[in-house]
Formats: sequence, structure tokens, C-alpha cells
Amino acid sequence: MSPLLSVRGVHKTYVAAKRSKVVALEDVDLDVGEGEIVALIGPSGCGKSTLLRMMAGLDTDFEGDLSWSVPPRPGKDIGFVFQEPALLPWRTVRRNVSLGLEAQRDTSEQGREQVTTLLDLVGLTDFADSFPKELSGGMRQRTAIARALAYNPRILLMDEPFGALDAITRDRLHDDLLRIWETTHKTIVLVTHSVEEATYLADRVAVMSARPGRIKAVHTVPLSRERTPETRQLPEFAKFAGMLRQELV
Ligand SMILES: Nc1ncnc2c1ncn2[C@@H]1O[C@H](COP(=O)(O)OP(=O)(O)OP(=O)(O)O)[C@@H](O)[C@H]1O
Repeated sequence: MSPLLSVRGVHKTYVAAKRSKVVALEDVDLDVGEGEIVALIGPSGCGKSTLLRMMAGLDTDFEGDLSWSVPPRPGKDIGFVFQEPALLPWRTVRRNVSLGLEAQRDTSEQGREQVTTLLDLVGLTDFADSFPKELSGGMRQRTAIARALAYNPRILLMDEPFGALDAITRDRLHDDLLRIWETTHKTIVLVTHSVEEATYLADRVAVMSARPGRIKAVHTVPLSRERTPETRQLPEFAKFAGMLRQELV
């Protein structure tokens, strides 16, 4: 079966201040299968966010090919979650989540029900009428995840979505994301700095090397798809995370 997204021979050079050039990505190849969770890890500045932004269609100024089995419809098929949730402070949680639907002028009953279902899925039903300032960091990020899912994108691109959270909240959100995945089977590409996060969440982990960013290796996570807090205690978990850590040095 052909992958949902195929990245082939991608090069990206930024022209920075004073016309100095930064080669951010060099000869990057990567496949992302339908329904797969792929983690991108690598040292700071290796081009993870750059690659994700290309996948999102936010950066089209590069060499190489990025092809989709079914081309994504702009504003509909790609959901993006950033490290900072960037919610609109004057809108309630429900109205932040429904933002994408409103932008598409979707005022259907089905759209409203989808928002209600998502609020339930991310555990925010009781906070639907709260404003962002009344939420914890984890709740804000849950709102951002629900917002990205509201228009039912085919792929969810997440750029260090849990990086700003404390360890306990982060672990909880990992389980929330896996629960969402079990319900939706969304394709997810996740940028992270954490080898544990990559191991716990992903089917495959792409390890990138330092500048210029290249894909050094792509590993299949040797764990069953069903991940529970006990998974973190398994010897295979520690061994795989340890191997990733070694690859990053
Ligand atoms: N708009 C830009 N103009 C010039 N250089 C840029 C720009 N954006 C990124 N870069 C450079 O491209 C390289 C890759 O940046 P990118 O943000 O993709 O890395 P990253 O792996 O996501 O980093 P981090 O893990 O620290 O978030 C870095 O050297 C960065 O300085």
C-alpha cells in the first residue's frame, strides 16, 4: 500500500540575516503510512520543525518532493498543534474548538455534535464554557488538540505539543492522545525532544542528525500498539529508549 505521505530528496536552505545561508535539511526521505504515529526526534536545530512545516504546507520553498496519496484540501485535511496552544482568550473552550468549523462556515448540527464529542474525548466537557485563562496548561493543550481535530483532518502534525508541560501532565496527555488515536486512527507526525515520549507514542521513530538535518535512521518501536502506563516499566521500553538516546549523541 502506498504511504499517505512520501518525502523524497528534500533539501531546504534558509537565507538568514546578511545573506548567510543555513542548510536546514539535506536529502531527507521519509514515508508516513495511513493511521501511523511517526515521531521525529533529533538535536536542537536539526530541522524537525522545518520538515513539519513543509508537511503542513506552511513552507513551500524547498527542493525535492513531498507527495500525498490523496492531496490534502487546504485548511481541511491537515491539523497542526504547536508547543504553545495559542488559544483566543476572548473565546470559550467550545468556541476555540469550533474555530476551524466556523472558518469553513460549517454551522451544521453535525459540526456542533463533533465539537461536543471532541470536548468529551479530551475530558473538557465540564470546561466547555470556560475561558483559556481559567484553564491549566494541560487543559489548554487539550483544547488545542480538540481544535485541530474538529474539522476531522486526515493527518495531525504536532510540534513538541507536550514540551511546555510538567511530567505528570505530560504523561496524562500521552494517554489522552493514545485514547484519541484508538477512536480516530488519525495519522500523526509528532516532533519531540524526548526519547521516552517517542517510544511511548510512536509506531516508528525517525532519528535526525544535527545540521544539516538528515534522517539518520527510522526504527519500528518494538512494543505492541496498546500502550499503558505499565508499558513504561517494560525492559523493551528502556532498551529501545536507551538505543535512541545513544543514536542522538
Ligand atoms: N526562518 C528562518 N530563517 C533562517 N534560518 C532558520 C529559519 N527557521 C529555522 N532556521 C534554521 O534552520 C535550522 C533548523 O531549524 P528548525 O527550527 O527546523 O530545527 P528544530 O530541529 O525544530 O529545532 P528545535 O528542536 O530547537 O526546535 C536551524 O539552524 C535554524 O536556525
